[in-house]
Amino acid sequence: MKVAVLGAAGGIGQPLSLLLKLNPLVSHLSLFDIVHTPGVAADLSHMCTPAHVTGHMGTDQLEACLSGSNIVVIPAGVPRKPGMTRDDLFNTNASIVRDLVDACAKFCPESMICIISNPVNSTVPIASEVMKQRGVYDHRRVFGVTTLDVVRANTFVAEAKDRDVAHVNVPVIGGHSGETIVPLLSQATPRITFPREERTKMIERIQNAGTEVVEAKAGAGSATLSMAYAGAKFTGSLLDALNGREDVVECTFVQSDETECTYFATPILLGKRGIEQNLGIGRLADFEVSLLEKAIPELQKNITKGEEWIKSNPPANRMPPYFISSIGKRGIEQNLGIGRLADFEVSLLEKAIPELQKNITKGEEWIKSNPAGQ
Ligand SMILES: NC(=O)C1=CN([C@@H]2O[C@H](COP(=O)(O)OP(=O)(O)OC[C@H]3O[C@@H](n4cnc5c(N)ncnc54)[C@H](O)[C@@H]3O)[C@@H](O)[C@H]2O)C=CC1
Ligand SMILES: O=C([O-])CC(=O)C(=O)O
Repeated sequence: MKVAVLGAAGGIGQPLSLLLKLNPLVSHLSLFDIVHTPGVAADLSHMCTPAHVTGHMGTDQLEACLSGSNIVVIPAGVPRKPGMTRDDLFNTNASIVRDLVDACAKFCPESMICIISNPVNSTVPIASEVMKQRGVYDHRRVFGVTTLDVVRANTFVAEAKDRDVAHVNVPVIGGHSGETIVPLLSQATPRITFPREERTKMIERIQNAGTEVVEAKAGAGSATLSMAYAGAKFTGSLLDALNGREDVVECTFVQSDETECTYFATPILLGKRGIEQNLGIGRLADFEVSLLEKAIPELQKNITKGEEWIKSNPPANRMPPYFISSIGKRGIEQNLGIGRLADFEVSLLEKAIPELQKNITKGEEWIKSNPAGQ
């Protein structure tokens, strides 16, 4: 399978690409960034694992990077510095995600799209809206990667209870920032209980773990290595599911009907078409109901922010149909052209043109032999 990484030369992109190069299900690892990709690709290509590696740099190489991709993973964009929230990244990362997903809509509209770029609570709705605007949206194929929250919850709980982390699983639902991250300790397997105060501390640590890393890195970025691990874990699960495994479950932030929030992370059964089944929230303990009540309004605010932004900032060259020509005092002021078309729109156009020209010619021929005033 072909896996593309967009933002492949970055702090997450490089170790993520390294881990994907180790996955035997990857036959082609296609790396894109606006800088340094040829070097990263040359370096990784010397590893004696099956994946063929190609490097692509600059937007004119997006087509080569993306065409035929089964999965696209997007860790492109700026990371936090101490004192920033994930939402502070919105202004820079929203347009990066919009443009990269727009390229996916054009060059690999059927691929699975996995968004790592923050703020995930807003960038995932932006990705979906771009796919909708291009007419190629399928909610089963757009994922926000929240695996790191589960990875952290498993690690912290296993450490606290002296368990083998390989056998600990803590679902984490909701979104991916602060209080929108809702760890479900009551659903941990094996069953684990905490005294109330310890439980509160554990939940807060999981919710603030990203900030813990941002502060420890003291200005040099946010989690990259653990995120690469989490990103490779999620992509690996998706690869397994695409390859026919029928028992693959990951918590991931997707379009959802589980709560009032239009996107929400829950355990998802993955399959050949992407989301096979949303396994839902399950039974919550009372303290988790309160966490959820706090999470929902903030999460929906983040989602709506992304959806509103993309309405007024659509991908380049997309004119709403009523702008096909701008009408000025002299009538047509300027023909604004067709703009960039999705592949299915090119086919529509190919069908339309001969029929339309036939109708035009019919009028022109008729008036030649039936001129006015005779
Ligand atoms: N979902 C999650 O759990 C996590 C998300 N993140 C987010 O991942 C993103 C990336 O983080 P890092 O890798 O640490 O940042 P970084 O700055 O080290 O790397 C980002 C890469 O994106 C590239 N890039 C920028 N604009 C691009 C474009 N238009 N097309 C392609 N590539 C482009 C840059 O050249 C750079 O190589 C950040 O937004 C960060 O907040 C980070 C950790 C966890
Ligand atoms: O905290 C950040 O900015 C990066 C991130 O999403 C995480 O580590 O969970």
